[in-house]
Amino acid sequence: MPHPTAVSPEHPSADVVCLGETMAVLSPPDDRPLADQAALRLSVGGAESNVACGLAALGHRAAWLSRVGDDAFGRRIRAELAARGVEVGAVAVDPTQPTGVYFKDPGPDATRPLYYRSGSAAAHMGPELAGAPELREPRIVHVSGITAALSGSCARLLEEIVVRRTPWGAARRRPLVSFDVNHRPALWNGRTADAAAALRDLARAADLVFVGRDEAEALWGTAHPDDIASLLAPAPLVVVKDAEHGATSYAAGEATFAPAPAVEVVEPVGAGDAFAAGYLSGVLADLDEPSRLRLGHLTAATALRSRDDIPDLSEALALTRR
Ligand SMILES: Nc1ncnc2c1ncn2[C@@H]1O[C@H](COP(=O)(O)OP(=O)(O)OP(=O)(O)O)[C@@H](O)[C@H]1O
Ligand SMILES: O=C(O)C(=O)C[C@H](O)[C@H](O)CO
Repeated sequence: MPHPTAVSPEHPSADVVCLGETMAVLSPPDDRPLADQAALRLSVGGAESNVACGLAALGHRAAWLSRVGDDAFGRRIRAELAARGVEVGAVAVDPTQPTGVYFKDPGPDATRPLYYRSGSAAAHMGPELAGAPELREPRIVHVSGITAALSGSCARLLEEIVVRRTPWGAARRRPLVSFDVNHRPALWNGRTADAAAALRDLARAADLVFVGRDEAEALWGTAHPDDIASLLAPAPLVVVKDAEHGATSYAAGEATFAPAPAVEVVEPVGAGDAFAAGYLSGVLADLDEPSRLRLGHLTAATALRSRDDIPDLSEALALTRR
């Protein structure tokens, strides 16, 4: 498999800008329920910055655009993402609102996070952020449906970027806008019909959509990958992920399927983000569809074997260099 693109020194901007909320994550060190734990591990997680970390680990210039509180969690998040090679210089520090936090609870609820993020610094992002100079030049801007659920102002920000494309005005060179549906029911407070409409409209307006077959079924009652791709037209590139079965991409009317490798899953959180990082790395390197999907599966497998939302992708990187 060819190597990913190298950093281009003459290009002042990151290859990819990922925009969204990142939280402090408190997780039990073993499989016992949260209620039985005496001590928790502190780490960092946010769907879009997980993607940025994956891309940085794969050798790309990735920047994260967001807002954190002026608190210990905000400092930890910026320091950790920077240590992972992500550019964090444009992240705003809000002196009045806290950084969001979430807890993991092992067992049947492992994929249902306990969020403490309502009114967070990131939830106060708004449409004015669409004017950030960092958004103008990258090759890819990556966002997700999580932001649509954080607040009205965050929903308007997504609309400026994905639907109106405000950051680029009449500029000829526009980045590819990548949108991961990332339906998080806990953030929509039972408003599934609102989530279905909002996430469908954003996906239709994006250049590249990542969606899980399970979330498409929950949102739109559509389970077959072909039907999901049709529902999201005119989005020109749609990737439908189907967990252990594989993933199908739809580009210019052509479907490409790549089976997922067998993996012993330790924890599924972050697999979709790692998949997106692998696939986007393939886009930056101009790989063909089967190779993009294979790279996505490889990076997702690394995330599935890790308890952290941000996996160490050095193993996946070593495999691509063979
Ligand atoms: N059991 C599994 N075995 C092998 N690979 C898997 C498994 N589950 C997930 N994957 C990998 O992770 C990718 C993403 O998984 P999934 O289809 O669950 O997407 P998702 O629901 O959007 O993810 P997320 O919940 O992280 O947002 C898959 O395309 C595949 O590469
Ligand atoms: O759930 C969220 O909003 C997060 O961003 C936390 C996790 O890192 C993310 O869901 C993983 O995809």
